[in-house]
Amino acid sequence: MSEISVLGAGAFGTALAISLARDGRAVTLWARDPRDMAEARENARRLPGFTFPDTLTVTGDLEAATAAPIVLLALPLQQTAAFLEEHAALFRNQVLVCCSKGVDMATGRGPAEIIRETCPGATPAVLSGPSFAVDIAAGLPTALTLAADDPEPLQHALTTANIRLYRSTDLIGVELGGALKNVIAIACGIAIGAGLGESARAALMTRGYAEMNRFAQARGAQPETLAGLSGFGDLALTCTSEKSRNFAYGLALGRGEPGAEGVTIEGKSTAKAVSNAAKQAGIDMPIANIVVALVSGAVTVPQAVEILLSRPLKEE
Ligand SMILES: NC(=O)C1=CN([C@@H]2O[C@H](COP(=O)(O)OP(=O)(O)OC[C@H]3O[C@@H](n4cnc5c(N)ncnc54)[C@H](O)[C@@H]3O)[C@@H](O)[C@H]2O)C=CC1
Ligand SMILES: O=C(CO)COP(=O)(O)O
Repeated sequence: MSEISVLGAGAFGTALAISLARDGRAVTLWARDPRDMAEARENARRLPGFTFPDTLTVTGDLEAATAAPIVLLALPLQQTAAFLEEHAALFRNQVLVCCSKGVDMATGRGPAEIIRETCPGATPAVLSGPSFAVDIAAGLPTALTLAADDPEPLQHALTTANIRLYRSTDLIGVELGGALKNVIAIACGIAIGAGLGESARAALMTRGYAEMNRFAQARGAQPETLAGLSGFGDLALTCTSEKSRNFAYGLALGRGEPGAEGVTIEGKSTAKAVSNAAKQAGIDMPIANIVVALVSGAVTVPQAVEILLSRPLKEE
């Protein structure tokens, strides 16, 4: 039995499994259809070009994978609640580390609440911060935040040669930083794609950061957490790199092109979830609201600019 399993063999789950196994740990990577990966020792579909270390086992047997005491969840966030509900009997007492970034559109819940409600015997944890899957798989260095009620043992268990982990007990702050930055990254992509310029992007990042803080603090997050790797750190990465799928999607929208098909773009559903929740709670989220309107086609880019610039003038 592996000490660590990763559920979901997308780009990120595969990259984390590779990084953990490269250090010599026995790691199990669970996928719905593991056959090609097990034979090729590579995830040719989602993360081509990175050979699996010998200590990485690929399986389609969920019962065997969930026998590990530490289980990383790396499915798209919108699939996570249904997945845990369906297989709740298998999640009795493990530490469940959610590596997805988003807010559930149907219920407004983040990963920690989803885990607590669907798998009451399990211990929730959240891993988030600046980390493109290809960078992790290539062994390039980064630093991430790991949040749990008692994060220290887990911090040691999951630190790897190229992933330095900082610990936190602010689960809500860590998960919301990672979820909300995707919404701002879409807005920044649209601004660059539409030719609005780098000054507009910097303004969106800064006001977006203020908006992230307002929403997260209303849910009990600490402002220091938002200033850390999972908030500011990931915002900086995602809003400035075309490697980000959220940024690249915004870039296409801004250019008037369709976004890529079959790609996980968490910010689209998260924007809807947080925009709805913020309206109900009376929290001002102008950028999230405008991203929802732009994604649905309800407004054009020039209309969006007009709406944002004509808001009442206020203190910073
Ligand atoms: N790709 C990246 O660089 C990073 C991704 N993340 C986060 O990781 C999460 C997953 O993203 P990626 O791995 O990039 O996505 P991906 O699009 O590469 O892969 C998603 C995977 O989930 C699987 N999947 C979907 N629904 C499933 C279900 N019901 N049961 C089992 N498997 C299912 C798909 O078959 C696919 O293999 C997202 O929340 C993303 O924000 C976080 C940091 C970096
Ligand atoms: O979260 C990420 C980097 O930290 C990946 O961002 P994208 O999902 O936009 O590719």
